[in-house]
Amino acid sequence: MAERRYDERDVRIRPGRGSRPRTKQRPAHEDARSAMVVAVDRGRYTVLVEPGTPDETRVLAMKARELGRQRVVPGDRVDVVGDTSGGRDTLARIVRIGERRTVLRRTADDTDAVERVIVANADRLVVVTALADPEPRTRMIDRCVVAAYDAGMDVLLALTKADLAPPDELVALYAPIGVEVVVTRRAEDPVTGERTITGLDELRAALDGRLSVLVGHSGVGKSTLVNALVPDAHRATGVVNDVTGRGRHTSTSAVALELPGTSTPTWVVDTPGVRSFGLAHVEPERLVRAFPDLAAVARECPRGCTHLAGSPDCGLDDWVAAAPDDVVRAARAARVDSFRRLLVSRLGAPEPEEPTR
Ligand SMILES: Nc1nc2c(ncn2[C@@H]2O[C@H](COP(=O)(O)OP(=O)(O)OP(=O)(O)O)[C@@H](O)[C@H]2O)c(=O)[nH]1
Ligand SMILES: [Zn+2]
Repeated sequence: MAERRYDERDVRIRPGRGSRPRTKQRPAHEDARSAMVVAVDRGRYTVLVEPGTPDETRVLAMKARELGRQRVVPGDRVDVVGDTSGGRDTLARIVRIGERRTVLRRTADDTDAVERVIVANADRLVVVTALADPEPRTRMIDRCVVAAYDAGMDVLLALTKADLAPPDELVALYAPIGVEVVVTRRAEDPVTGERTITGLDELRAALDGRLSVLVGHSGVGKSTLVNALVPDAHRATGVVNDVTGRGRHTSTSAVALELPGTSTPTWVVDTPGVRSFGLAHVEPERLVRAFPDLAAVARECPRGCTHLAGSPDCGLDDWVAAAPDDVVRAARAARVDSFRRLLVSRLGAPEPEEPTR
């Protein structure tokens, strides 16, 4: 490690913990202000200083050298120093990254051999799926559920285009694993002919006070939802794209957008270009933790049990068989089947990326 010059700022006396001078690991930066990262673009970070307060300021920042190769992603809580006025041509410095509550990883792909964190501290993964045009793909939904549960997030299934097909089948498929569902549809005013999306209030309520990440395949209506929720979303993402010169369909950088008109700070992260998540690192034992009832049962399984259908003496089968009546048995069987479907989805290859338009 390179030798550093020692100065007074390196020593901090901690009251109440003895008077042993302590060489700190990180710079003190006592004047640092806390901020949330909302966008990342070629080494420039858009952060909101003191988010959700009257002093909230949008500031452009760079990463301080001492952070080295540590990545900073949207949703990260950071400390910034330097010029945090947010004025034109100012550049602040990110000096600390807060501990992350959750981390969502993008899958490794042709251009990048490693799974990278794309969003930090998100609470929910919102899987936007059209009920028709394009047809829903349950395998893709399953993989999203696995990624979210592994990341420590919960899942909201946003079913769009209910004016084209009914949601019942999908609702029934995901209810046993505790996935919340909202349904939206397009309606046309018979008098004015004006087209509106209904179900937005339910969606807003499901997002309220959270940081949510929206994913969905091209054409499912994700932009329609984002634009309805955040009317100036285009402008916000446009800023990023002016800088990169990259089109929205090829950009893979996630952008956090604040929902207007909510009582508690509410954020959605749009993930253009992100179609699948890294699951290679997901252990079955981590996934089962998202299902406390199954986790309790699986503890009795033989060592190394895969919990998949047909695995010898798997406790999940005994649990279904031991149900007190047919109704409970059916519910348990549905839950075990769903869990096993998720386990299997983790093993397969990700869905092929769609060609970018
Ligand atoms: N019938 C119907 N069509 C909808 C609905 N929501 C969106 N659409 C249409 O579906 C098409 C795709 O919507 P977008 O919002 O652009 O979809 P997207 O998921 O953002 O797709 P990309 O922009 O390609 O990433 C558009 O023609 C929309 O008008 C809906 O609820 N019902
Ligand atoms: Zn088992």
